[in-house]
Amino acid sequence: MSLPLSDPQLLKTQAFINGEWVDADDGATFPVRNPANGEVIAEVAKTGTAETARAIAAADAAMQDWKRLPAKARANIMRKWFDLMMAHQEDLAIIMTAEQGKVLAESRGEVAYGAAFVEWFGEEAKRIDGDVIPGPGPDKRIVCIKQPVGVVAAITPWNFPNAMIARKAAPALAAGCSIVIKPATETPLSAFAMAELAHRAGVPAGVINVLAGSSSQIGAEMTSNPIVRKLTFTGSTPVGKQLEAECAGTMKKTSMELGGNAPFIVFDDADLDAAIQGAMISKYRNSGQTCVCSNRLFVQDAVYDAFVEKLVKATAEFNVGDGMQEGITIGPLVNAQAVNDVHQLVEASVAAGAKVALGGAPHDLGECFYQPTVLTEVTSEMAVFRNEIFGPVAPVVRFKTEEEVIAMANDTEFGLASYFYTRDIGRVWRVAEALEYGIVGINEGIISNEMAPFGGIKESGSGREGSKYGIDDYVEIKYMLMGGLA
Ligand SMILES: NC(=O)c1ccc[n+]([C@@H]2O[C@H](COP(=O)([O-])OP(=O)(O)OC[C@H]3O[C@@H](n4cnc5c(N)ncnc54)[C@H](O)[C@@H]3O)[C@@H](O)[C@H]2O)c1
Ligand SMILES: O=C[C@H](O)CS(=O)(=O)O
Repeated sequence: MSLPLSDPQLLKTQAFINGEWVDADDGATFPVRNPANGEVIAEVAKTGTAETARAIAAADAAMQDWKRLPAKARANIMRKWFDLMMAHQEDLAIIMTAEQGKVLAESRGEVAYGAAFVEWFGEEAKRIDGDVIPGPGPDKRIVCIKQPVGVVAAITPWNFPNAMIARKAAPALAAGCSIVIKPATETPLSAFAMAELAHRAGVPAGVINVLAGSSSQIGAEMTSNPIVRKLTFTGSTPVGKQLEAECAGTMKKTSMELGGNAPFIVFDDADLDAAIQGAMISKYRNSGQTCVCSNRLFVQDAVYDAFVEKLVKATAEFNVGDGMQEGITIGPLVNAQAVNDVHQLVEASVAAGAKVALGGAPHDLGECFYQPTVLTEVTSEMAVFRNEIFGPVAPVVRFKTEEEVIAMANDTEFGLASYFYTRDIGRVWRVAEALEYGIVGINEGIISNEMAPFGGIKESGSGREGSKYGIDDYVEIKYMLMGGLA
């Protein structure tokens, strides 16, 4: 399958190690398929342990000069990378839609979102300051400095194949680190294209390395190799727990951006039309395959029927199809297994008493498509309440009081994103402070940007990506105490 790229050189299928595009040592490859039609887009180098070890060694060598570059020099190179990503936004978006399935407009948006982290952290590079602290005696002074943590390993998911990489590589490079990236097997092409543009921007060989293939082999080398000083992971909570445990062997610094189970609460004083607008974007973005998707919609009794009627009407307006085609407003899921997983949750919940107000079954467009679905009369024991759905399914739960809905919203092991709609300022503060989540959207369904500290609590992970706080995960603080100064 050929893609309509203005710059075909952006479609890379080999591993990027030490500034070179290379095949797997044994020549093995794996197919990357378009979820909209099952066509093979490319055969990609299937790398493993040995290639990963070489990439880590190259990153270690390259970091010695990269960290000594003045911050402004690193910032200038990162600015060029940002400029190239935006200049090639359309090609990067086409590659993303082809391998991941999201509609082209969303892919364009993700490229800009990812590039924004490169821009932001290129600027932050120049603001990694230290402290001078009064010494414990007249002849003593203390100075704190921040130094790059070391070689970074990054493992990223398929649902945001550009932005989840930029959200890690940007602060790493800004801090003076080098990085070895393993993108998801389903979506490696976006990562390779980003590496090509970084190379063109002047990022030195070995500073960024990207390889795909055997997740277990690559991951095991990343978590066990002592040269790697930090692992940053975005993906499911079960895999995050495994990687965290593996990193303990060499006490690596870790950042974990994991699963979610976001509540979306509509109080009876809310602007219902605004709440519907927020629900539609926070629920159905990327066909419901985001970690911050509304996973449980809680609606207060007095407005329940009106909200459900509006939600069903808006959901029925989706035009399901190949995200590359004009006019399509929701695409396929990433693969057939994802459709099966979603349908199992729906079937189990209906068997437990949930009502199908719309959809409720796989779509006849193909094995990767699922009907946009609204379930009502959902309760807290049901599968769609307890599990991250990761598909276009909106479970609606009825509630009576503020206390009741806060208890239900917090009744999960996850703590990433949450949302609520009200126009009562007292309730805004009470509910925002009571919700056990890292992120709270108030009268807003889109909460992610490069200026905010994105991250979760509980089993949604640790660390923050973006904002002035985002650099902290990529530096070590050292203090020097000088004596004999009297
Ligand atoms: N918190 C966030 O910012 C965020 C963002 C996106 C996705 N997610 C979460 O990610 C999940 C969906 O993405 P996914 O299906 O790609 O998750 P996943 O955990 O299955 O895979 C994520 C990455 O880990 C790799 N991987 C899997 N097993 C591995 C192993 N044993 N060793 C090394 N690497 C391994 C995969 O190849 C992929 O690159 C959802 O739970 C979603 O909530 C979280
Ligand atoms: O899927 C998780 C992403 O972090 C979602 S967002 O694009 O950052 O909101």
